[in-house]
Amino acid sequence: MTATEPNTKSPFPVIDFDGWLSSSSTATSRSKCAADLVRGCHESGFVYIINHGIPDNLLKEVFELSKNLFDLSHEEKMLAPHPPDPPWHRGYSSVGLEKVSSTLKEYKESYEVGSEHNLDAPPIWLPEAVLPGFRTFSTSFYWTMNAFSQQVLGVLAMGLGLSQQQTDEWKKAHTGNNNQLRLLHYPPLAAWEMEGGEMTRMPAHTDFGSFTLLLQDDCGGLQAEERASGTLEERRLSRQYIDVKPMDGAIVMNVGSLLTRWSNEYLEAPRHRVTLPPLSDRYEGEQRMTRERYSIPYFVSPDLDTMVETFPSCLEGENAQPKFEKIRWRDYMRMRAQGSY
Ligand SMILES: O=C(O)CCC(=O)C(=O)O
Ligand SMILES: [Fe+2]
Repeated sequence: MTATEPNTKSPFPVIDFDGWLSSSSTATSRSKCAADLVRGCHESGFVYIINHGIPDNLLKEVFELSKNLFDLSHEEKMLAPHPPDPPWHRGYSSVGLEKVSSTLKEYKESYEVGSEHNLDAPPIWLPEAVLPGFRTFSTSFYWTMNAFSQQVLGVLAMGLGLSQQQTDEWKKAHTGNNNQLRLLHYPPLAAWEMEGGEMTRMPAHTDFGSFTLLLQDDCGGLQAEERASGTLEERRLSRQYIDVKPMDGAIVMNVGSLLTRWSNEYLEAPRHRVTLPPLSDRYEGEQRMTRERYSIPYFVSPDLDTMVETFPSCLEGENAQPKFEKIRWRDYMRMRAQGSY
């Protein structure tokens, strides 16, 4: 990633994974990393992870690949079309196909990659000659991100007080076969179209898996809802969004709805959206065309038949009663996915 935006102070915590991953890590540095991550996710819903061990050149390469993909003609991209039925997301969705909100038009295109071992939803590939190397590289990157997400699960498990056995089971349920690598491209758009309120890059939503790891370029525009106290209704009325600014080399992580259930709401899935880039130099000409934006979310979730039930270690004090019923992830996902397409 070549983020050049000045990295002014961020309201979102920066979690240093060196204390967990480095060969000189100790029990103390690991438990500090775990406590930092869980506190950060609790307080903000979004965090930046640094020293994650994924080489910069690999991150740069995946953005280049994404650009090459979206530079193809519409006809070429449509050789791997997204299937019409929810809830599976695979292959190419052209601008306007996915509808997170029923009222806002979404100006983005995406390509979803899944695991080749997921027989419920096998990947959909372009013919090799259309973009040579795409399949091999994106598959390998998918598994690199999965290996990192296993580390994140280990850190979260420690921070949430899971026993070794619970940790092992939790990590095992996340085989990686149900993750989703999403290449996203937001083409240039006249600022007035978004300011008018009918068009957006991505409307406000929560992610519904375990958690999301996000790579973003230096354009900006991602915003997360500010954490506030009060009832749901009070918070809805005072809803404020703050920029999740690009940070060079960092992976952005956000909590997904399953983690909310596992943690008995200690970790709340934050609402977030993608809107106009914040800096005035992002606009050009009379129409104030915004720069295009590329981002790459990696959605982590367990295998479909995993039963999701609050962790006993998260049932304490005034939260001693589980706030959610035990649910099969397959059923929950179907419920949440209805209406996106
Ligand atoms: O493009 C982004 O930065 C965020 C994308 C996102 O929130 C999503 O795909 O769920
Ligand atoms: Fe999202």
